[in-house]
Amino acid sequence: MIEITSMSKTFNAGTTNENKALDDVSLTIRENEFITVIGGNGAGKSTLINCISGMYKIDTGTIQIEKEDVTPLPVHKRAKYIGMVFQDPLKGTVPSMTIRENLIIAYIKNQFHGLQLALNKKKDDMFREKLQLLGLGLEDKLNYKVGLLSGGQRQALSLLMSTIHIPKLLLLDEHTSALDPFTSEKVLKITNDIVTQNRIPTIMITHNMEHALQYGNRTIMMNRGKIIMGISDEEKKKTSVNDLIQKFSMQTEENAISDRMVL
Ligand SMILES: Nc1ncnc2c1ncn2[C@@H]1O[C@H](COP(=O)(O)OP(=O)(O)OP(=O)(O)O)[C@@H](O)[C@H]1O
Repeated sequence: MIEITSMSKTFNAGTTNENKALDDVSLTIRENEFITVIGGNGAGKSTLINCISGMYKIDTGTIQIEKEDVTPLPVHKRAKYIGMVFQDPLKGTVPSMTIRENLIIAYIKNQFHGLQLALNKKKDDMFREKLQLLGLGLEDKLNYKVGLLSGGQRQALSLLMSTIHIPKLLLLDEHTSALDPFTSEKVLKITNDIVTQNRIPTIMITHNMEHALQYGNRTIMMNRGKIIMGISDEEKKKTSVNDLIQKFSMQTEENAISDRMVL
């Protein structure tokens, strides 16, 4: 279980550009929970996952992963527990290296035995087996330079690399938004298979309301650095995209009214 308690993050504190991007956010992610996150531009979605991953240092609050307080750990130490796939297909892989070399880097991450030990036939078989599950024909291309792959293939590979050792938490920041609709669907389906088969607690940010409802077993909505609404698995099944847009408009309007009252 992952427990986030009262997490806040302000950018440019004490300056005229001060911006409270996360405002006292608490969130529990249970084993097997796949949470989709929606919200308008600047709502704080990426800041939420960047704070969880350790990319941004938080001002207040705690992050516990299976009862271990990881709040003081820097990003590279948290990487032992957390897998992450970014929006940009160029970010998660090394283009000048082959698929095999990229997978080896992911495989030896946080492990003491080095490259030598990782380079053997058994590993190749394991890599091929995992690549085959993606259904993209990459299992025959271990020697291909990753820079030659399409955006969708690279995102699928990033996903595989992030989950080659099952992480305690997987963070997906709009990881299909740079892909064409067909490829995006394909990568989402692969994501769903990997996440559900391995029961990986997951947070996925998306701007696509249909995907937010279709995937995962809980949806949360963010606005102005706060989680303003949660939709359970049961509710998701009964909610349409139009319902979701309506709920979002109502909630953001309520927030705007209460902000005006405070002012
Ligand atoms: N590194 C940063 N430095 C300063 N301000 C930042 C930084 N990162 C984010 N912000 C600000 O924090 C707020 C929340 O940004 P964030 O990227 O988390 O929103 P988001 O919900 O992911 O938006 P989008 O859907 O547009 O990606 C925004 O006002 C943004 O300008």
